[in-house]
Amino acid sequence: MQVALVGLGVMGKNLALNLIEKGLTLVAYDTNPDAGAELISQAQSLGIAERLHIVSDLGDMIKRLEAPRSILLLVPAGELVDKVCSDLVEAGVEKDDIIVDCGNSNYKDGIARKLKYQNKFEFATMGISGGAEGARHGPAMMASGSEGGWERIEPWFEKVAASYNGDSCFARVGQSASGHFVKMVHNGIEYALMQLIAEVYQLLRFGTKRSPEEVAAIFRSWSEGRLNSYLLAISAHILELKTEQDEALVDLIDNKVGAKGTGLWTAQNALELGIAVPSLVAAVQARHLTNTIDTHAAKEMTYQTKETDEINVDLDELKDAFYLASLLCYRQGLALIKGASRAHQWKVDLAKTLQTWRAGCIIRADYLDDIAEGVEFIDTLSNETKALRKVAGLAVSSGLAFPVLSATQNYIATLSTASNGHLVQAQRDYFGEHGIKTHQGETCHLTDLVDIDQKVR
Ligand SMILES: NC(=O)C1=CN([C@@H]2O[C@H](COP(=O)(O)OP(=O)(O)OC[C@H]3O[C@@H](n4cnc5c(N)ncnc54)[C@H](OP(=O)(O)O)[C@@H]3O)[C@@H](O)[C@H]2O)C=CC1
Ligand SMILES: O=C(CO)[C@H](O)[C@H](O)COP(=O)(O)O
Repeated sequence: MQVALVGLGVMGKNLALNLIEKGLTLVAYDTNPDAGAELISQAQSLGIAERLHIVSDLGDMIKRLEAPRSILLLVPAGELVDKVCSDLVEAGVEKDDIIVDCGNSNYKDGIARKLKYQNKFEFATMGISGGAEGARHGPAMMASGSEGGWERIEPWFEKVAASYNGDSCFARVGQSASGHFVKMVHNGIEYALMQLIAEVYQLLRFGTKRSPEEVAAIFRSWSEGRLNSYLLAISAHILELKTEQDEALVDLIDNKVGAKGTGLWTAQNALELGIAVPSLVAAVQARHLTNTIDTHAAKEMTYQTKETDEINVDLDELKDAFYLASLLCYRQGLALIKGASRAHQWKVDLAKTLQTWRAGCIIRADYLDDIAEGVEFIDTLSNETKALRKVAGLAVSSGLAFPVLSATQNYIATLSTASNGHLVQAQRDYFGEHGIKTHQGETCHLTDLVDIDQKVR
């Protein structure tokens, strides 16, 4: 089986080696000739170069491939994807060929491109996660899109993807561009988990005055139990790293955090769909807050540094709180996927989605089985629920910032304790006559229920 790959950067070159190793013949192209030369030399040192053909233009790529062709794109998301698609059309791509956009593209672009290219070739979408290591040895692959072309390449991707207990972490999760939506939400969860781990580190380091090494040891011990996850493991490793001068590596790194957009899109889509994902939104804004100094509103957003208080935290309670908060970040993401799937009629399969996250991806974690158990399982976690309340309260009392931890406690509390929505309903009707709904389901106005002599002016 032959496939072609356009874009040999961090993801492309590693996926290329993975594809060839699994037995595919690869025709690869990058605008940068050095990228092709580097790939050839890596393939040679692995003894697999006979199945790799680097081409210097897309016309040559098309000629080398037997029709119907399968072409993967791993170029930066945005206009470049359209540029490569148009170049491929010019180079001779045909109607039965499939082009799979494997980058972190916006799913809305994917939907538009499916329409735009429908008479030229099959446009399909697939989100890939796992960074360089995942691409090289087995990523998570969240695919979607057209039926015809996929049938040719699907059996190969099942081998190329990571596997968990013998099951592949490749899946066509749903229709249209839902693979990119699922990958986007994967990244939204990724942002929240990264920030949550950073907050637990913050609490231990600055709230309880532990060294980065001591925090790493706590993370390592947690990783030996049900909390084992890729992001916790890399965080422990990062916190252990020291310079030649015996300084913690993290102390050399600036606090401003960048982002490429998938977290922001997750938040935007959740707000547009009316699906609450406060932990995911808080993580995006936590990154924004690290960059306030570079914003136009910098002066209005810059305050003097304040002292914070030392706190005593029970490590078992912190562990339980962190476990529950992590589960809730995934549950929010899954609720968003489910809501979007219903709104767009994508028929996204949540079980398949979770299967793609079992291994290879950045948010893989041993507790995915617990997440799959759903809200009913979370409701049984009474010790963890108490621990999350207590730890969130303690954390806030230190004076330090815990946006995701607090948002997550507020999320579960909002959904599982007495609501205050009745007063907000009343306020809306009081000033704007927007109507209220009573416990009996009746829609009316405040004045239908009580006499109001004179309203506040
Ligand atoms: N890095 C990661 O961990 C992950 C990235 N992704 C997504 O995968 C995609 C690729 O990411 P990544 O590999 O990191 O990006 P890189 O920037 O490392 O690689 C992109 C490659 O595409 C090449 N390129 C640019 N324009 C063209 C063109 N017109 N034709 C052919 N090749 C071109 C670039 O060449 P040049 O350098 O000369 O511009 C570069 O080699 C992105 O959408 C990204 O968001 C998804 C999951 C994880
Ligand atoms: O998709 C990824 C991992 O799953 C990429 O690493 C992505 O770039 C991470 O997002 P950001 O750059 O916004 O932090």
